Amino acid sequence: MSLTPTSAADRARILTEALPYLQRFRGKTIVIKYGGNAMVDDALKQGFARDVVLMKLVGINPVVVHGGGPQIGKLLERIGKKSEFVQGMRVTDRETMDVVEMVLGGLVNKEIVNLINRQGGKAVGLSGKDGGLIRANKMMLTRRSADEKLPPEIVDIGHVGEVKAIDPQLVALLDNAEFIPVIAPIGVGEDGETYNINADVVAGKLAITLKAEKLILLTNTSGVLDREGKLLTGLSVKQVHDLIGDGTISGGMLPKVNYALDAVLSGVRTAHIIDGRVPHAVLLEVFTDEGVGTLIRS
Ligand SMILES: Nc1ncnc2c1ncn2[C@@H]1O[C@H](COP(=O)(O)OP(=O)(O)O)[C@@H](O)[C@H]1O
Ligand SMILES: CC(=O)N[C@@H](CCC(=O)OP(=O)(O)O)C(=O)O
Repeated sequence: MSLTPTSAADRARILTEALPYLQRFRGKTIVIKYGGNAMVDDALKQGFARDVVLMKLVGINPVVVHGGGPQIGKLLERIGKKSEFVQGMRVTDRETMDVVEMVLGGLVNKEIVNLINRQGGKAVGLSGKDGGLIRANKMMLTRRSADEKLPPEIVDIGHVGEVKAIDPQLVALLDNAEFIPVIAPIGVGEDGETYNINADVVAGKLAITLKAEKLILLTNTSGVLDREGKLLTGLSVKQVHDLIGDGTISGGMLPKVNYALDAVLSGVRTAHIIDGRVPHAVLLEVFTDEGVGTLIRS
């Protein structure tokens, strides 16, 4: 294919636009959370895998944390179980926990590993159980009672964990040996109990532990939207609190925003909630001047 003079110039401009980003991010860690809702079609998935491989080749350390909520929901439906969420967290009984571990640690994890490897990368799939990577505690949620005078209710959502500690050793070992870690959000408790952890929580905590430069959360909206459905391109700490307080941010967006905020308040330079339905969204976010999605900074 021959290039017209303009398109050649455009391409050259786009390639050189990447230079400052290549210089800035070389040797740095970028944690990318690949949400189940962003894994929609084969072309998009291949594009995502290509972006990750490219990052690694230019000297960045991408660490992938994946979700798989819709995929878990489908399998649960097949065995006649309904999915139930409280504040964006799946209510997880024993049987659901088995399905979650099978889908996240097995099917979804290996699919992403395979996708990256087919693009020429060297991905290694891990769950939080491998190498003692993610230690978890049982998560308890609080819910405001209908009667304002009563104290908040404590809600037990079963085998759902919060991150107690992350041991970065294994991830560091893989990074240094040119491998790309692909992590399923499963944790292990002190008693050896398995915990289902929201992938946004794991991505946020991992970004803090690895002292990542950036946390990127890929989802199925163009970013955080206001009440009118308009994209909010940048959010401060106060704006986040206001939007949660007035109910503009709800459901699955709650853990994303909360843990993105936690990350930037704990040393991660920037967190981005971006649209995984846009081809090569990660590449555009990392290597171009074009702002995509919502930027959260401290
Ligand atoms: N203010 C908001 N802006 C954008 N999305 C929101 C907002 N509040 C709630 N959401 C919901 O959060 C969803 C994203 O979370 P989730 O479904 O858990 O995605 P993922 O699988 O990528 O983690 C959106 O599809 C949308 O339905
Ligand atoms: C506790 C909890 O909610 N765990 C999630 C884990 C998967 C996940 O986070 O997937 P997405 O990123 O695709 O939503 C779940 O069971 O759905």
